Amino acid sequence: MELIRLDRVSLLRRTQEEYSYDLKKTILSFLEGKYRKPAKKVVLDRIDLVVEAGEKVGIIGANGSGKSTLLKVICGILQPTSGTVRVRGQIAPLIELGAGFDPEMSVMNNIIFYGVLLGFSKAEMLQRTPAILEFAELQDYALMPVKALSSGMVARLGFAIATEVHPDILILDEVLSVGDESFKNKCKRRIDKFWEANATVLVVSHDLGFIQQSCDRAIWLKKGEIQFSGSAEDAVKTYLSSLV
Ligand SMILES: Nc1ncnc2c1ncn2[C@@H]1O[C@H](COP(=O)(O)OP(=O)(O)OP(=O)(O)O)[C@@H](O)[C@H]1O
Repeated sequence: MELIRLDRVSLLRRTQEEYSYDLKKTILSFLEGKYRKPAKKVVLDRIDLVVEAGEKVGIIGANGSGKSTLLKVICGILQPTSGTVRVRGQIAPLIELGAGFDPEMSVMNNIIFYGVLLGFSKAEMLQRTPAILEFAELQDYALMPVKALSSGMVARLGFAIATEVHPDILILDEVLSVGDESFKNKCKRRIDKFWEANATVLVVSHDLGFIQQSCDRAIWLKKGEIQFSGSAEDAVKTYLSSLV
């Protein structure tokens, strides 16, 4: 069964020129008849991708090639400029862990709120809260506001929620770098369980050995374009041979 389908997805983003927008200069250039609209950068370029249930798909490529952006488009965090994205099932993004938390709200309320955003009921989230707090090792912080947690603790909480709710699709963006050594090992064991449980996983990683060992197939992104799509082994080989 097809869970994810992207048809000719492109995404343009703002450039440095646009970020350094200056009202005075813009008005002057208008008056002088020299105004031109700042160029946009193509971050994703006509991406076609289909992911079937149970597949583990790796995404590899150089820094800035569009890997995280592609995951964000699939999760609905970013809207494509053109093309269509279709996703079937509950999706748990492990991207920018904890970015959606409300810092003023308690840890417990954030767990419920985040779960509801992922599509679970409040009652279900209340039932899962103790296990989430336990995995994140934050039982003593349940009633504290999220702003009182360290950034590592926030990331642990994000990881614990997204993996405790057993999503249909798990999206991983270099998450194994979360927290301290002992927590990293715990995350790794939990991620292994998703592999054993036949979940659908999309993973971005610079760890090519991990991609080769753990994924059924992989895509190599270069400047926002799919340069190669095929077995994880071939993708890694082709990518590496382009670097020499
Ligand atoms: N908020 C933003 N505004 C404008 N451009 C952005 C923004 N976020 C990312 N970009 C640009 O989009 C491009 C792709 O970035 P992305 O984070 O998807 O790359 P990546 O392949 O995940 O890189 P890395 O391996 O370094 O994590 C880069 O050129 C980056 O500068």
